[in-house]
Amino acid sequence: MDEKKAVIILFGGSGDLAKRKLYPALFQLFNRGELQDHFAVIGTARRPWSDDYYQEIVTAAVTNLPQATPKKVAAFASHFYYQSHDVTDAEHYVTLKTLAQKLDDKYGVGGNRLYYMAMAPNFFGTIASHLKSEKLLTDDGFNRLVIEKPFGHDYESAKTLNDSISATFNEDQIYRIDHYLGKEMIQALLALRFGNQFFEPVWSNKYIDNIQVTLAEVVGVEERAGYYETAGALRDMVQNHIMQLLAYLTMKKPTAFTADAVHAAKDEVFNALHPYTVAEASANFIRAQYTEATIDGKTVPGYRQEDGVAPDSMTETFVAGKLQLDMPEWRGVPIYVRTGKRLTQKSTQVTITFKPTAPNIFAANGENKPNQLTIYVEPKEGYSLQINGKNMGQEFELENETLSFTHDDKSVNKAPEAYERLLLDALSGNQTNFTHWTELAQTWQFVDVIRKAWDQMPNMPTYAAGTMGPVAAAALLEADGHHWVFQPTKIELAD
Ligand SMILES: NC(=O)C1=CN([C@@H]2O[C@H](COP(=O)(O)OP(=O)(O)OC[C@H]3O[C@@H](n4cnc5c(N)ncnc54)[C@H](OP(=O)(O)O)[C@@H]3O)[C@@H](O)[C@H]2O)C=CC1
Ligand SMILES: O=C1O[C@H](COP(=O)(O)O)[C@@H](O)[C@H](O)[C@H]1O
Repeated sequence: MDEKKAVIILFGGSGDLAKRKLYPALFQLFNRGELQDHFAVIGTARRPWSDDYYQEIVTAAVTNLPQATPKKVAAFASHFYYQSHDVTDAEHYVTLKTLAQKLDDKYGVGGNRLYYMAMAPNFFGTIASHLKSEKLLTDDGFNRLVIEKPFGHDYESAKTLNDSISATFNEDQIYRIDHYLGKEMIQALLALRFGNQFFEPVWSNKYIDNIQVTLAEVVGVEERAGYYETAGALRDMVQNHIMQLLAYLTMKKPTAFTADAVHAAKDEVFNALHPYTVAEASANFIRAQYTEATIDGKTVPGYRQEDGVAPDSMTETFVAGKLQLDMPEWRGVPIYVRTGKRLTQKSTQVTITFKPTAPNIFAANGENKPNQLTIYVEPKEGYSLQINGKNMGQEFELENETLSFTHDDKSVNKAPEAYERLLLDALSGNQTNFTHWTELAQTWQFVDVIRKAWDQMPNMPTYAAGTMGPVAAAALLEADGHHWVFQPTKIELAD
């Protein structure tokens, strides 16, 4: 295995994302030998930490991982250095540049730099411009920028941000994170769709009746009200994760399994997103906010009662909507999506409902149900396919049967976590699982119209915590003669 060589400069080294996701992901890469001797991480933030203290923070973040022996953790943590740094202060970049060069020499990384922006997005542009003005980019080796979400707040702000980072980095140096693209079962969609003779030919409006995507969460806003109040479910989950999932579900087979070809196939989908007028957006997208509920004797606060949330907040915690694609292959197939916090169960899943076989001469007795393929992304990871079989017995009666496959816990635990996969991709120069500007431009423009429609509505509909959203979410499908296939009843409680 070729070990990856780089000085990784992490802006936001003391932050929540770094501790919960990035240090564990880097440790797994170290454990797998993807990172060995030729790497160093410079964590930056304003607080005045020492290297020793920073290494303690990193150690604490990885020490409970299954493969973490004290020896391995100590070897890993020894590659971490801390630089107190205010991203708005140009002089601090001079110190940072000197440290990066020193570590480059010490670890022999050949000029490779990975700049990871794990900070509030309002700083992304400032950091990129200082990296240029203070000449941190190296002449030898690669210079790659990994940028966290949210990428903008709407199309205009996303464009401004993109213009500012593009003044320093070319598109082929920019790695915009959408962690859903790093998930195993999202990757598996490509294998399923394009690796099976019996799915590829039926994957269009000729055979598919409707598509449903659910990204349901049990947790509430947690400690992120400051961010969430400015975002809401539409910007937090639909513009990015749901749109990326939609592209993988509907894009044509890429001409090759390369970043360029996959992005071209995705672009075609986003270009075909049927644009809504404001009035159409109000009819096709609904929002709501969770209210207090008592579940198993435990009272769950409503969104407006959460810490950091305005008592009259108009931020939606639930979205359901219908999308359509203006592509010959998908015309007439509604794509229903929904996502929300404090729903009944944590589950990310997709159901493809096929058109029923008609007429079915064998269905005189029993119901001729449509075939349904469900892809379970999380927490269960697998597939199920509903088929019509024959009931056992003398009579000829149709029976709905399920073919199913679930990855076992051992395989799931062994698989790389999303950030682990994406960090390795960025270190390897593989942009396939990152988003391109063109995709973001299209998806923001689509979402902005929905936002505009909602901003004109004075009322915020509600749903009780622990349910699957407001009645209007069901009504959206009922109007088309459909219903949500995934209707969990057993309520999970967040910790
Ligand atoms: N946390 C999560 O689960 C997720 C986060 N993200 C994204 O990741 C990014 C980071 O989020 P998160 O880790 O939660 O944020 P935090 O608020 O936990 O961390 C922010 C970091 O920025 C540093 N910082 C703030 N101001 C400055 C400054 N002027 N100069 C230098 N450093 C500064 C802080 O340290 P100090 O105060 O010492 O300067 C801290 O290290 C955001 O874009 C977020 O949207 C995305 C998905 C999930
Ligand atoms: O990006 C985000 O995703 C998480 C949900 O991610 P998952 O991997 O747990 O499905 C969501 O909680 C968060 O609000 C959002 O910013």
